[in-house]
Amino acid sequence: MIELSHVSKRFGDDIAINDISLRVPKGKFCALVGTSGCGKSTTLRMINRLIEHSEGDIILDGQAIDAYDPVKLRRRIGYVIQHTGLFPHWNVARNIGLVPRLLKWSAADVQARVEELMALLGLPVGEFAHKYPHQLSGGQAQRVGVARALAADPDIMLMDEPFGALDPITREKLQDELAKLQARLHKTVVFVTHDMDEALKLADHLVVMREGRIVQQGSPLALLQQPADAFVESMLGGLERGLKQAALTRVKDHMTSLGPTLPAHSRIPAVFTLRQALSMMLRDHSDRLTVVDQHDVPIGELSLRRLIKEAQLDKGSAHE
Ligand SMILES: Nc1ncnc2c1ncn2[C@@H]1O[C@H](COP(=O)(O)OP(=O)(O)OP(=O)(O)O)[C@@H](O)[C@H]1O
Repeated sequence: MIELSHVSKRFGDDIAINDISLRVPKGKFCALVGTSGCGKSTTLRMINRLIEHSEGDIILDGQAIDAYDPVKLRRRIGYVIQHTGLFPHWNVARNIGLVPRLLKWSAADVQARVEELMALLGLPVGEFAHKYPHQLSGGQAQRVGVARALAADPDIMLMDEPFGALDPITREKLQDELAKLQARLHKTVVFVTHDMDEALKLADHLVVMREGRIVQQGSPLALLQQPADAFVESMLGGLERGLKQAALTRVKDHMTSLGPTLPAHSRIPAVFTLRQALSMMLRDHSDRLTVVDQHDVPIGELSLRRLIKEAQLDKGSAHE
């Protein structure tokens, strides 16, 4: 668990972080979002002591970070940055094995771990182990960066705009892969991004920052349902907020029981989202869908009217 309690950071007379408090339970994914210069990266770097905080407490697994040796602390925390930070004159395998080697693992253990991680990140050993960073695409290099951060199996991962420099398609693919990886590995993650859609897709806990302060934090759905002010609402996409909310809400949570009328022609699995339901209704020109379970057996229905109400698509934006 990571806990920040009334933390501030001053650079000379300037206050970059102003009294923030934040808790990331073990195994949860926290995204920090906000406009440029609001203090996201500083917050991240205070957690691994690349930057020392000025006031307040930062606690990792019950112990204040000041009590840890900074070098040892950084070795137990994975850190991924936008431009990978790979050593250009080291090949992929050597880059990934960096921290285990620093921790004095045996050569055989390092090699086994490197191969395991390359498989996990979709980098075939035969093809990539001996390549150098300049021979990789942006997406491949970023995968190597993630593999390197995971190498010593840290509980905590800090990720600073890891996909910021990638094209939209590669970026989406890596987001999906990260979501799958997280579902398997359950790391405690703090993830910095400019991209609200990326944050909504990945985070359990969303933190919106502005000028060194936290303006609002909570689950993505809670923020979409009730943004604290016009700034948070504009960060969440204003008029598109309803659609984003629909993308986080499952059909099964809003279907009604099967009515006496004949089931609707179009069927949707209960685990699909309300946004997918809306797309299906538009595609099929229908205002009603039959909801089916994993065996394609009808278990309920969803009407357009209900979908609009549940996703609050009828509310528009209070601040626009
Ligand atoms: N080493 C430093 N010395 C002085 N000021 C700094 C230093 N590092 C950051 N700052 C200032 O602290 C504030 C927060 O910067 P930070 O990099 O944390 O913002 P950010 O939200 O990550 O921005 P971006 O999204 O543009 O990367 C900025 O005003 C920045 O100029």
